[in-house]
Amino acid sequence: MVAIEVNGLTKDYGNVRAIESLSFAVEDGEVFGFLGPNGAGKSTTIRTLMGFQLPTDGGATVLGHDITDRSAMIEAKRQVGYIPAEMGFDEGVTGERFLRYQASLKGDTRSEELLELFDPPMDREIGEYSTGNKRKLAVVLAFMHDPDLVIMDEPTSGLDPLMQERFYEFIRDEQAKGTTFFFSSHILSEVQKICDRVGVIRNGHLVDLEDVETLLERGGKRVSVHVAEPAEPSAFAIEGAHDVSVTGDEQSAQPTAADGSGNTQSADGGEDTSSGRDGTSVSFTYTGDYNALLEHLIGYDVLDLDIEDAPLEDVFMRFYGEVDPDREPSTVGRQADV
Ligand SMILES: Nc1ncnc2c1ncn2[C@@H]1O[C@H](COP(=O)(O)OP(=O)(O)OP(=O)(O)O)[C@@H](O)[C@H]1O
Repeated sequence: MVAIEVNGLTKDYGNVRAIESLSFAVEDGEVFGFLGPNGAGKSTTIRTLMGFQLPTDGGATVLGHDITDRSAMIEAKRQVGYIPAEMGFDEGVTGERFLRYQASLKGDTRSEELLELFDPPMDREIGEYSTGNKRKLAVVLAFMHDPDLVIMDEPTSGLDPLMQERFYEFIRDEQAKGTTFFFSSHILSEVQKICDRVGVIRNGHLVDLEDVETLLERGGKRVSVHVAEPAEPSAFAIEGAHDVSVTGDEQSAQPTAADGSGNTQSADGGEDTSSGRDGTSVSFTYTGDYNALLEHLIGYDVLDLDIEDAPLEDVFMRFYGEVDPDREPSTVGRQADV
């Protein structure tokens, strides 16, 4: 079954088109990250999906309920948890009182367990809460009725790193029990950690939609190599190498072997290759053929070599950083071989 189905969803604010012709589906049981820079249209999409505002064109269903149908959405929300970007609490009441009020509206089957895990200061007035504590309370409120689907708008903003990790772990546990997640973020590391699939939105258009693993595979490897010889970036302009950068003493041609053997460093990848010794450090992102890379390196006296997955940040910047904002999303999707 499909948890969320979005069909040509478009929303204008006056003459500002915030989102245009969005179409995608969130499958039952998956964690779907909705990624994009500031102003891309993430919150607009989420608010429209929650039924807080009507679409200008197109439509969507949430757990099979039409988002433009008020009574259907009231029904849907019994099974939906929601964490908004801006937490509009009644600041004059205590967390405890607010939670009881929410419980009377939508039920409460697990707040005790959630309070133990996230621990917002329930006996204090919400007006005195820090941003992080408001976020913790919002998490408790979103999950207290044990929803099937949780929609979240940048849920970890304001949480400290420890609490963020706890939240990620909690999401993984909830997913294992069958809960579906749709959430917006511009924190790529969190998307990498917890999402099965991502949709990327730019200037109101969906520019990519795929699983995180594929995105990372397409991103290639980050290669850092320290060679004894001087080298210019052009020497590493091989097919599949991107963003080549070179640092170090480009005049030096000799390795600094203590025993004169030339074998000063093992190629274990554990050393800092960027400075403080002779030779040249070259780093680049590589999406080409591995054999071609190894053949190229044979031409050098390699002192150190480190190859790891390119972080999602690099992938994101390389695939989307240079995209023309006015370009049609479908064109970008084809180019990216989706
Ligand atoms: N209530 C509104 N009235 C007019 N324009 C709006 C309104 N809400 C959003 N916009 C505009 O719609 C576009 C999309 O905004 P939206 O808040 O959906 O982006 P976002 O991706 O959530 O951004 P952020 O990451 O900064 O929260 C922006 O150009 C924004 O200025």
